[in-house]
Amino acid sequence: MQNPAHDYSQLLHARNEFLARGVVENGGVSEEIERSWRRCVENGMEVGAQVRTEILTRQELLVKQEANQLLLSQARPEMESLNEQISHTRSVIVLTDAQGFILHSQGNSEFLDDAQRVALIPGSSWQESLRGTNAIGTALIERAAMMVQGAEHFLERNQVLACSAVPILSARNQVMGTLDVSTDASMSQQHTLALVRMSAQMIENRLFTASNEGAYSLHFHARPEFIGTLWEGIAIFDEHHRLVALNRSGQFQLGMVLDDIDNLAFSDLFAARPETLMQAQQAAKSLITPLYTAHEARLYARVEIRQPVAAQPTDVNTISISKRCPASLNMLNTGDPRIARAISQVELVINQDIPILIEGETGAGKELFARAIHEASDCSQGPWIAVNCAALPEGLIESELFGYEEGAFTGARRKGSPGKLEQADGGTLFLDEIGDMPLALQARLLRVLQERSVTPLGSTKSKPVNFALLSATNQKLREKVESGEFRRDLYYRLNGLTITLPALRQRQDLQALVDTILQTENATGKAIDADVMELFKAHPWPGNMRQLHNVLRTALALSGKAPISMMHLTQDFFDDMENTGAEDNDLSLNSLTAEAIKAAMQAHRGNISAVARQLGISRNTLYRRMHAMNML
Ligand SMILES: Nc1ncnc2c1ncn2[C@@H]1O[C@H](COP(=O)(O)OP(=O)(O)OP(=O)(O)O)[C@@H](O)[C@H]1O
Repeated sequence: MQNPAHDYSQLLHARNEFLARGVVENGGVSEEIERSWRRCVENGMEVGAQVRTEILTRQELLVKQEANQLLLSQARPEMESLNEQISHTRSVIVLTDAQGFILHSQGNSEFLDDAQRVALIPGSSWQESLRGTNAIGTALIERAAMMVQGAEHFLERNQVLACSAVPILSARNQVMGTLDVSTDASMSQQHTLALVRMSAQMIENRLFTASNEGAYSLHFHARPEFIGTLWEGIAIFDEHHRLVALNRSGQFQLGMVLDDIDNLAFSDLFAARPETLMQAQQAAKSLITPLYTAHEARLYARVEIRQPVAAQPTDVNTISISKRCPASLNMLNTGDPRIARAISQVELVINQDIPILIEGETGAGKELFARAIHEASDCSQGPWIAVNCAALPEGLIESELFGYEEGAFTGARRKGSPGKLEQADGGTLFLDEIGDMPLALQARLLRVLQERSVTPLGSTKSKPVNFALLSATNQKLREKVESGEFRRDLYYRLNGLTITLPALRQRQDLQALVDTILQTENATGKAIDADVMELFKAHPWPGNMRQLHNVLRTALALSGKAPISMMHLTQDFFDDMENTGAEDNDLSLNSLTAEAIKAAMQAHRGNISAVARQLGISRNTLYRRMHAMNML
């Protein structure tokens, strides 16, 4: 556990020493903070760096929230009650997933400036690699409770915050996310971490109770009055009395660290037979009965027969949204001629067993387009199985795609598991980022596509499968074929028809896209200043639709009830323009004074295009210049 530096001047001294000489004197900061600072430096982060405002779009957030539904549903009530306890303080309570993305936040954020407020809304990421040392990201890496105050944050811009975060573990000891309380660095932090710890443990206990694993659970404690409270131990067993899961308090009470719970049985832990315990409980008509551990320590326990609940999707590499239809092909036809052409091409080949390859820059809307093709096809009643080929963990790719048989390899679930190809039977298989699939696997995939049957790992029998095939890439697949990085035969199998989605800067339907996004953000009709729309038209949009969605979402959060204006656009939005503004020479820029711009603006009544023309520079440069001179 960390040992927070109580003396702020000592902390500042330690920080200065570290930044100047790369060393931290003994006790200057905790080991966790020092390790984290080192990681930041190794990653090339600079203390004064601005953080890019990476906020998930509403749809991406919904997908994440759906994948973490169990965590969210169990955490919300605890967040409510934590909020009641600390509502008098200026604090924000935050729940993140295992990657540090905020799933839900509540509390009072008025003490923060705009940028910090945005950083604490759902969809923001607090990964350490992005935001430097911080309670959430660092707790996730250290797998430990973290309090990070003021100058312990690596980035200067985060030093206004004091945050306490605790990782939340699943019934199988895996990190599911974090619970965090963030507040003003000047506020007293006494007890905050302890409160967050208690709430996190409550959430873990709820997760245990709600998880659908095992046949029965044993709730135990050395003192009977503690059963049913935060401090109870919970052990879950399967129908063969093998231990499936053990919560933190249970591990503590039994003096164990869980590495491999597969090998433990009820009799390894307790000096009793579970059947006898259940009978005793029934006969005594009392819920709580005495019990001895295998080491003869006396406990009290209650057995609960478990009611299985529906399994929750938790897979981060594959997304399968069964019910929601995010868009239809028609809805995507918002006035751009290239999109209209792509849609009419798709309509000609749909339902004819012709694989479609969708190309386009990152964030151009390939997945949304693919999903719309599925919805328009005869397979729409069947499953939609999306596989992100770039994010599949190496070593698990084969079992993910092809599935495995019972006992195929150590660590495999005993009953075996169908792969994604089999799950897609009768529906659509969407291979996203196909350009990143390793060569060795390409050969196996090709065989499946040719033979339309899969052979799970460890099995000799193949199973027939039938699905519509869509794939997407932001790489030039043909070039990869020429350079030998992608199999030519697989390329032709995937590419019955290639659709190329235009980049956002090439599209002619910007206004319609903005309107659609406002609609999905429940902000239909929200006013946007004309000069913001002008700026949007001139922007290079390297992140395409995803970035536009991001920018609008942030602006909506910042603008409240007011129309969206320049001041609601973030620094990195302007930075993008900076990076593409090399076309104007320095001479014209240097002579460009605020007065000259003001005069031209007056002469042209604020018409940016006309002003830029008069000054002989691009609109991008003009905006950049005005932003630098605080004229926006
Ligand atoms: N036509 C559209 N209208 C509104 N929003 C859109 C549209 N197309 C895409 N988006 C939004 O942009 C985001 C990115 O879209 P999508 O994931 O489909 O892009 P992609 O090309 O598959 O990205 P990547 O290559 O990074 O995987 C999504 O959140 C989506 O909601």
